[in-house]
Amino acid sequence: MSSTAPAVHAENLRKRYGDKVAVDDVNLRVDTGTVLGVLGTNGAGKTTTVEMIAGLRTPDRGRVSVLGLDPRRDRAKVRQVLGVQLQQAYLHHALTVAELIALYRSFYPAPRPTEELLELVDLAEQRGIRFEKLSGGQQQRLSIALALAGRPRVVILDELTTGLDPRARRRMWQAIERLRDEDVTVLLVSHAMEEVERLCDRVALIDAGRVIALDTPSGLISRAGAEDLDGAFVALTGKELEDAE
Ligand SMILES: Nc1ncnc2c1ncn2[C@@H]1O[C@H](COP(=O)(O)OP(=O)(O)OP(=O)(O)O)[C@@H](O)[C@H]1O
Repeated sequence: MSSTAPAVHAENLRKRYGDKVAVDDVNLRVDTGTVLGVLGTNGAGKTTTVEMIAGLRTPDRGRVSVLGLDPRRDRAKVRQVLGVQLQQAYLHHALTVAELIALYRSFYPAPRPTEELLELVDLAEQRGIRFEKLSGGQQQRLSIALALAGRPRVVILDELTTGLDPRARRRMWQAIERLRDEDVTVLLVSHAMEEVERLCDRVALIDAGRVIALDTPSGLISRAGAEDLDGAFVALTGKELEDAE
């Protein structure tokens, strides 16, 4: 891969569920080390898009490359460089936090140390607790730790902080800032404007299955003639983000 190749490249992605076109010709180019926010109302096609990028869903049309690899054809290689935290985690409910972390670490040649993972998501005190006994927020934080276990170069996080309390949310933001310092490329699906404005270098606005704008947060704000990202979102999509939640 040349140094100018994007970390993630999605070209002309399309996905239909029955009659419903969920993703309609999405193009995304994400450079290495970029934290990209993927913003859109409920049902805009964000999850379907990132699932196709992760190789978890087959596009009807189009191509995806992650660090020059095809997520479906080169599945084993992509697993070594891509970390994915999706909205629903399917984890072994009877295993403890420490056991799940040990399991995930065993998949990788040079995993992040257990203590670092526990500290990153503030779960050190819960290490002996079974997954099924964790609160929803703790389960979510664990799924983020597991996504980071293999020191991925590209990370996909879908609804990173939805449902987390303010302390846990700040903790997750610090974790993302740390990934950025390590030059990790992050795709962050979010509804939280404050989060996107604070963390993201660039933002893809997705509406009705299409990328309608891709720019820096300040670029979007000035393009829309708005005062903040919230205002830019409304001006560019004609929709209120809160309306959809
Ligand atoms: N498995 C599925 N079968 C049928 N329709 C689906 C399926 N998954 C998603 N859809 C539909 O496709 C569209 C896009 O869904 P998607 O989950 O990608 O949107 P989203 O932007 O991630 O929404 P949210 O913010 O609610 O997570 C929606 O209209 C949704 O109802």
